[in-house]
Amino acid sequence: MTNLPKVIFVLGLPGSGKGTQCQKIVQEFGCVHLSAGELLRIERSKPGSQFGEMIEKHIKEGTIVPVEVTCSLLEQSMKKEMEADKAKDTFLIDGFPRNKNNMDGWQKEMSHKTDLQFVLIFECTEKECVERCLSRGEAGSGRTDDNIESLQKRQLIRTHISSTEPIIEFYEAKGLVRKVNGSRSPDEVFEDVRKIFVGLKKK
Ligand SMILES: Nc1ncnc2c1ncn2[C@@H]1O[C@H](COP(=O)(O)OP(=O)(O)OP(=O)(O)O)[C@@H](O)[C@H]1O
Ligand SMILES: Nc1ccn([C@H]2C[C@H](O)[C@@H](COP(=O)(O)O)O2)c(=O)n1
Ligand SMILES: [Mg+2]
Repeated sequence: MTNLPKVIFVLGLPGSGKGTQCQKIVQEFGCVHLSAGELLRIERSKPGSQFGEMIEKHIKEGTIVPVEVTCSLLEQSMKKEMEADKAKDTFLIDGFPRNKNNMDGWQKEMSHKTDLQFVLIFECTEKECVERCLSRGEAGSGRTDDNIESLQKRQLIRTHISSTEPIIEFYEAKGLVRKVNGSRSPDEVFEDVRKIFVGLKKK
């Protein structure tokens, strides 16, 4: 039994449905959803942020922001949520860790302050993910990376695979990976997600 906040990392290609499924998990299981990308977009838009320009550059070029910034945004958000409501002790950390720098930074700063439950991975074909990101852009997401130029120019998908795959292997060796087929309707995907969360036992 530990009183440390519980953490679930949520990974998958851009457009694989991480945000969509996290919303459903929040509704049914009351976890807190923290998207690393969303926190970075918010920080980028803050007037006078010392990191705004650097974050924008990384988002535009499809590279990953140094972990010190992302990890600190995640920790601040977790603290804020727990201060507002002590019952909020389970965090879905979406889009993190994305590379070795993310993982090493988390291990150093946060692993002893949190209790990692498992790593949830949405598997979806590259073609489907690209189509979904494009549709999301057409539907008015406002994201500067939801267009074919960004997806192709930045080789977003390929970069993602090469940098995240070793992270997945690391957690797989620890028996912490839970993979879900994300190439179905959101409700069908959630049927499988639900089974994993129902099995989330208190330690
Ligand atoms: N199972 C699904 N079937 C069809 N469309 C989906 C499904 N899940 C999500 N979508 C749609 O695909 C788009 C991308 O989904 P979402 O934002 O959840 O992905 P994501 O993994 O969070 O992407 P990113 O990493 O870019 O933030 C959204 O427009 C969403 O409505
Ligand atoms: N761990 C992370 C997560 C995200 N980013 C940056 C770079 C991504 O292209 C962008 C959007 O992320 P998404 O919302 O698609 O998960 O945010 C990062 O640098 N580090
Ligand atoms: Mg998302």
